[in-house]
Amino acid sequence: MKIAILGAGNLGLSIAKGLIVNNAFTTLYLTKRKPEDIKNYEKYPKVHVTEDNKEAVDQSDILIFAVQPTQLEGILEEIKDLLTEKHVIISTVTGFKTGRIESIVGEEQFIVRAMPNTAIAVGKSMTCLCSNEKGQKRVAIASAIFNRLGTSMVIPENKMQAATVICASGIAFWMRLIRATTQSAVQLGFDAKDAQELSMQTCLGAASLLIESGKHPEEEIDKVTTPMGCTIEGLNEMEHHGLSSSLIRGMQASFKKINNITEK
Ligand SMILES: NC(=O)C1=CN([C@@H]2O[C@H](COP(=O)(O)OP(=O)(O)OC[C@H]3O[C@@H](n4cnc5c(N)ncnc54)[C@H](OP(=O)(O)O)[C@@H]3O)[C@@H](O)[C@H]2O)C=CC1
Ligand SMILES: O=C(O)[C@@H]1CCC=N1
Repeated sequence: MKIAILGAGNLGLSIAKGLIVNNAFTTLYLTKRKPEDIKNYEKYPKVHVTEDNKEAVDQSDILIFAVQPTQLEGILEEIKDLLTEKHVIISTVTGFKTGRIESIVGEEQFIVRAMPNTAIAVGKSMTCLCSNEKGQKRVAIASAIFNRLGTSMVIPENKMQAATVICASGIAFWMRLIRATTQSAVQLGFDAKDAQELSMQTCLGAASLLIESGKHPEEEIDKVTTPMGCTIEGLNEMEHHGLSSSLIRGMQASFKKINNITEK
């Protein structure tokens, strides 16, 4: 696959790292207005770094746009005359609907929206995908790319805002939980490095257990909570202080915010 990432910033470079580690391309173009920032990526075979978006589009089939929302319209205007039947547009841009992209490049283009998270850099992104009508014929290509970089799910476009909160912002929510449990482990006597290792691996184990068993979290919690034991003591104390409620309310606040800052 000939892939271009237009806007190689935080997310774009995370995607690039995932593609490079997986050797998942024939050629990979990375663009930004200040390409000198990322010239070191040219050490990888078949990776080209440039500020020339048109060259990247001309030389590629899959075009992944990872610029800021305010920058997408300009870059689409810049390259739209170069688009042909070979191109698939994949936009990671938050809140920018396929209809709005169509209004710039035309509804005959294959357009997919992808909402990955930064774990894409290590091949563990939960990525939600949706497409315009024409793009339904190419969404399998997008799934194939993002499945090599984690797991993907095709969803209706009207759920993309919710998916952004759950998965893209969600990485930050989980990081904060890891940090909090690490702080607690330090208080319980571990040095910071060991404390983080204990916290991260326990978090990974919990998710892996559910993924592999297909069980509900409460079923696994039941196995850990010895009657009158320390686990239920701690869990109930956390709930008295609003653990579940706090997470649910936080995600609702994020959802409200995303709907205020972007179109629905
Ligand atoms: N960060 C995240 O976890 C997630 C982000 N998103 C979405 O992905 C998009 C990118 O986010 P993020 O990576 O954090 O943003 P960044 O600001 O880090 O990256 C955007 C990049 O685009 C480049 N750029 C801007 N204009 C152009 C242009 N005309 N031509 C080429 N490159 C250009 C900028 O570099 P330069 O200034 O050098 O041009 C910059 O490196 C956003 O729309 C965001 O909503 C989606 C999911 C998760
Ligand atoms: O925080 C934000 O608004 C963006 C959307 C998802 C990740 N970052």
